[in-house]
Amino acid sequence: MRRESLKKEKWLVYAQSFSMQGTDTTSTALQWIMANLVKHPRIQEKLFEEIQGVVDAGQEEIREDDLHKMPYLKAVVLEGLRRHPPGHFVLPHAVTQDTILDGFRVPKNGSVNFMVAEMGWDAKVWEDPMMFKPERFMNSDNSIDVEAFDITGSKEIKMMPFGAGRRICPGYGLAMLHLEYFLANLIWDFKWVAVDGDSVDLSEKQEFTVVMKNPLEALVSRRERARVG
Ligand code: HEM
Repeated sequence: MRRESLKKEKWLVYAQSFSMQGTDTTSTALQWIMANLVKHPRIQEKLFEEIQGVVDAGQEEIREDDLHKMPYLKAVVLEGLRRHPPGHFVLPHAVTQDTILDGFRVPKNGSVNFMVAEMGWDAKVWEDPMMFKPERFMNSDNSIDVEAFDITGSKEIKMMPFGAGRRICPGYGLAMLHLEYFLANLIWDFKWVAVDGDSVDLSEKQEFTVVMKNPLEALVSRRERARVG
């Protein structure tokens, strides 16, 4: 690989690109997931019980090491990304030569994009696609179903919230870690309840990412856990 030193301007572009692509997308994904956990208290409790089974009651913070022992946590994050991908398209790509794609001719340099959200909502691929069901990513023995969550799309593409192939989001590992970490800690410390019965509105609005049209409102109370010491 050819090494070249990066000029200040290039570093700035990279830094800006990473912070823009990284913060909005992750916080949007987290808000959608929390909205679904408020809407579905049973799923929130199941996640809390999983965390309870892994860490001591007195432990203040869920740490990175703990996350690997929580398959349901990962399933909740994946279901959030399938049902509410922050970007409904990837960045524009282009073909380098005249190409036939599914019977359509795309001329050289023609722009190509992918309907990320529609893929995750395809009823031919996903059962009850509009329902929030983290269990779809789990095996009956409570492990994560590796076939269902090939998030990089290296074997087959059933959903691609981070894109796929050479231009896949370079931050996807960090994003998954952040989402699992924040989600686990938010549920471990607090109980989240809908303000008005079960009326969480999942309408969408297109901004830089696809956000909640009516941002989540919830009653948040500290969980009563037996504290050690
Ligand atoms: C839930 C969180 C995230 C989602 C859903 C997401 C999704 C995506 C998608 C769909 C693309 C376009 C891929 C393509 O065009 O094929 C992308 C590109 C990118 N993402 Fe992310 N991303 C997330 C978090 C992050 C984070 C945390 C970082 C950095 C720390 C990051 C940095 C980038 C960069 C720099 C690109 C442009 C890559 C290129 O031009 O080839 N993203 N992301």
